[in-house]
Amino acid sequence: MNILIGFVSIEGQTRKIAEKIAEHVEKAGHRAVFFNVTSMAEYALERPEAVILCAPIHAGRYPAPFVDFVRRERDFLKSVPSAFVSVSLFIRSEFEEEREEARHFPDTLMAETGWTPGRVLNAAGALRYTEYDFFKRWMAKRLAAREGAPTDASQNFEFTDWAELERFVADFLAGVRA
Ligand SMILES: Cc1cc2nc3c(=O)[nH]c(=O)nc-3n(C[C@H](O)[C@H](O)[C@H](O)COP(=O)(O)O)c2cc1C
Repeated sequence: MNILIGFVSIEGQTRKIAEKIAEHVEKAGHRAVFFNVTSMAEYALERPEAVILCAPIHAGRYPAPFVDFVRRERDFLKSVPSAFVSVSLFIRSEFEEEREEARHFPDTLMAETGWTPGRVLNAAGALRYTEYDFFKRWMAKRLAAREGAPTDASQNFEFTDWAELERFVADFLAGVRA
């Protein structure tokens, strides 16, 4: 089966997540069509039979080119089994109301685009302090302090649960085959 793995990534963690998904998809014997939705290229020569999209939350929203892509491709996305991985920091917050907010980020995307993925995973992203410029580092530290994440900007921190991601992909593939 051809499976489209579409992603957008500002700082690289969602790309890493999409790459892992592609690895799992290929290991399960399918063909992963890896696609950065901001590349403006056509995403496949052959029509994908299932789709997994991944996008990060930055300043409370998904990147605009990703939302535009989903809106533009809505009819196709509705026509195949689909899954969505929402990447954020709030989902690993110490505070329940922030985790709850993160669980609702995908609802906003669905309301804005009309696409309802068959499965949704809310995955924790990363803080790559050493790669940010001054302003981003300042924003990220504020965000981290607010939700109990580490604020030592001399290091990077990865919160993604790779085992959970692998299970999510396996469940999705099992559902597609069923
Ligand atoms: C400038 C900045 C703003 C962010 N804003 C939010 C936010 O509003 N809510 C949230 O849950 N995570 C927020 N994050 C955390 C990102 O979702 C997390 O770092 C994720 O791994 C980024 O994915 P990417 O590396 O693919 O861009 C922010 C991160 C940065 C650097």
